[in-house]
Amino acid sequence: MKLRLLRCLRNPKQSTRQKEEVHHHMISDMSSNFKDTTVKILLLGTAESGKTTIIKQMRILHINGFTDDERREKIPEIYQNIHDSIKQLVLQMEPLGLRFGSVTSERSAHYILSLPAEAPEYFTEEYCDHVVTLWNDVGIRACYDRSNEFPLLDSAKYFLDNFARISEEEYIPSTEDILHSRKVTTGISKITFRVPIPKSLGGGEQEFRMYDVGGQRDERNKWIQVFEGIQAVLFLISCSEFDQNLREDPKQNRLQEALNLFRAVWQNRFLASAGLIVFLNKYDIMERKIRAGKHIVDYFPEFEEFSKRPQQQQSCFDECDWTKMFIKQKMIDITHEQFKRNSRNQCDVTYSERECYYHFTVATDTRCIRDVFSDVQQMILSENINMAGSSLF
Ligand SMILES: Nc1nc2c(ncn2[C@@H]2O[C@H](COP(=O)(O)OP(=O)(O)OP(=O)(O)O)[C@@H](O)[C@H]2O)c(=O)[nH]1
Ligand SMILES: [Mg+2]
Repeated sequence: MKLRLLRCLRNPKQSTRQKEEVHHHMISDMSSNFKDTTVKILLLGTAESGKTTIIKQMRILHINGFTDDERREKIPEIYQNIHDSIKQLVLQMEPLGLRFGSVTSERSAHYILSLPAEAPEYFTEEYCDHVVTLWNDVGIRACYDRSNEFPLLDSAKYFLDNFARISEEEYIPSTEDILHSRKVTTGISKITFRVPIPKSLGGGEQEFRMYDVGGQRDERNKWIQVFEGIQAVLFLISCSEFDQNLREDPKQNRLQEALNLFRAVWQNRFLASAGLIVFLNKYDIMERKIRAGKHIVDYFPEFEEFSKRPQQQQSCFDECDWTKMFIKQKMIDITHEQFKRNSRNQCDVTYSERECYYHFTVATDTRCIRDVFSDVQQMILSENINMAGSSLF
């Protein structure tokens, strides 16, 4: 049985009895030969779009989460996230023309800047006092409000708000802390897990293998190593990035980079038979930004025209909805573009019948990912059964 996902290949002439036969064939095939039916999913997207966070969620949802030892192993990463965040905020004060609210904060800033880039192994009382002073400083808060102008970890506020708990001696990272922690991915890693198949689809279990890659520009040449045998690409794009530029290239808008990358993935000939599912991620941060007075139109002027489209008005209630729809529409438009042959990795075809599926997600929210992934699973499993059907008749 060859698995090819998400292509609409249902046989309209198939009778109910035939469908049942196919269904049973598929189930016995699945249980008799697990290895052949492992569904391989590849996570793609620019840096910080949330790929590794999705892998962590799969672990929480399908492999019993993290043991106490594994949680303790995350402490250095979380300490580093805090250290990087506070250091970066202090460093950006001067270039942004901001002033500290007090002399005490200025002294704390000197202390933090005198430390090496690597986070301390233990947070001393002195270190903790300086971090708390700085995070409570009006100047630092003003700097944080302008953090779209320089690279800052998305979880900076989460960790600094939770600093008192994290700096305790007996600290063990919670699941939420692990989901918010950030370590750049280099190379390729994978996770394998089994999920129950719903009774309506025959019951039993299905094995999934998910591949995680690094999203920074210099990591992307490694992606091709895992294109072989991939049944579905899960492309993550961060909705909140519209007002930020790349770490790797400070002149390039992050959302624009993500859209360009999406085009390259959509048109890539090695992925032409894989299904494509898009997670429009970090919409929690996007909503926070818009409520704080940021507008996508300042970065994508075509938004103004888009928001006047009459057909959109029923489904869009406020600027957050419009912004979400605008980004989604940009992706839909890309899937309808004529292919311009400018790369040897591009498909030969100029028109593709492939469908692309979109979900708005918050990768740090386990409930959200559980619900979305359950939809994705169902779709993949039922498409597998349909494909088995079309190859039999
Ligand atoms: N608030 C919020 N934070 C998120 C969301 N998704 C991811 N993050 C955070 O964003 C940061 C980057 O996420 P990662 O999963 O490491 O991103 P990545 O795509 O693996 O990045 P690379 O490994 O560089 O390619 C982490 O600190 C996550 O906790 C989200 O939907 N909302
Ligand atoms: Mg990663």
